Amino acid sequence: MTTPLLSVENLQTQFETAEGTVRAVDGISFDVHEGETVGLVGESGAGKSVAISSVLRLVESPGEIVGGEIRFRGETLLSFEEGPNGERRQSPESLSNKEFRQRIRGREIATIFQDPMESLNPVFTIGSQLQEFIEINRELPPKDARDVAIETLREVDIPKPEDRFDDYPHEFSGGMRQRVLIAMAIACQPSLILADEPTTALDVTVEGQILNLVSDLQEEYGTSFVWVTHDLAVVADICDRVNVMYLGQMAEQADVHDLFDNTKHPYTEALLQSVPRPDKTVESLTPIEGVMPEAINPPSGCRFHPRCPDARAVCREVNPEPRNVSDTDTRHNAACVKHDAFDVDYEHSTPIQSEGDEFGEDLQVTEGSR
Ligand SMILES: Nc1ncnc2c1ncn2[C@@H]1O[C@H](COP(=O)(O)OP(=O)(O)OP(=O)(O)O)[C@@H](O)[C@H]1O
Ligand code: NI
Repeated sequence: MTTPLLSVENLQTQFETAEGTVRAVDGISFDVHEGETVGLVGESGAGKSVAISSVLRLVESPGEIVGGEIRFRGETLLSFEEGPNGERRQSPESLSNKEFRQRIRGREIATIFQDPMESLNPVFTIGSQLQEFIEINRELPPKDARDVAIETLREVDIPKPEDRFDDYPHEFSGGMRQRVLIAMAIACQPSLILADEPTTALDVTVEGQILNLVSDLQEEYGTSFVWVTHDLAVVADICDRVNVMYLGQMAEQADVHDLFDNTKHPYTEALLQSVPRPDKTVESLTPIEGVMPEAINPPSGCRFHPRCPDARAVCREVNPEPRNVSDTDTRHNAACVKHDAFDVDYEHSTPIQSEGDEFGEDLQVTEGSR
């Protein structure tokens, strides 16, 4: 196996709030290989954006990365060690924020956010913003940066880029603005682009065009992507591999086909049942029962157990790490103790009623052992 382009191990990012500590990302691991598009999916609040911001070192106070390791092409970007008083602190191999900004962010690892109006400054023209970004990150003189900017706008299919160069963001449609952000992301020919729901706000047709554009660019440059979305149709369309997050942790990680056709985690199953698929009528869609609990006070054991149709007593006790549960050569990780890879005697554990069951909360505790 070749060294992954990006490797994230046991990443932990938390927010100290008045109500307590929010463990938004609570020990997730994932890899991205060269040329791959990796999906990061899960319901709102799962920790997808915090995970992306952590890799980019854009987590803002009161948020803080408190543990884990991030490597890029084998180089340690961030890791932790134990200090003299047993405290956890950043290890000396970690890149300083300054180095990270100068060498990695924008150049090697770029990003596309959901809302172009937040990423683009309304008082400057599209062209001047792109040009400035290129001047700074590629250290080009203004004239050359301008040429590259126009070329890049052409590459993301902005018609007549020389003419549109002097337009302001409000003169562009939502789809066009998103193309500008993509132009900014690819302007330094990064090897990895982290995209946080970049097409969610767009209508379906425009979204389709943007996804096609991204596939074309990927073919041309071999860029790797991490694509954050809660839309499984988009995942099916563009991802090679998928990571499913639930309440700050990884539930399932698999090749896109295995994830859809050989689902191993009840949460993923529930996600798949709750979205329209061509082979299902709308009537047969089942929403996921229960609300996602707060990251501030997650359920004991497996975090999904209160909503899980397969939950048994043991699921209240054990919070499983994802393990390989594949029946083929291809790795397929699931964090669910119903699989044999977990030796916790799930078989003999008493089923518990999930919130979604017919009689709801009244009958929730049905353990036979009492
Ligand atoms: N600045 C903050 N202060 C406190 N908690 C935060 C902060 N930012 C995020 N969180 C919490 O971290 C958790 C993960 O949030 P995150 O935005 O990563 O979710 P997400 O999976 O990206 O959801 P969405 O699909 O809605 O974008 C949530 O519980 C959220 O409330
Ligand atoms: Ni998000």
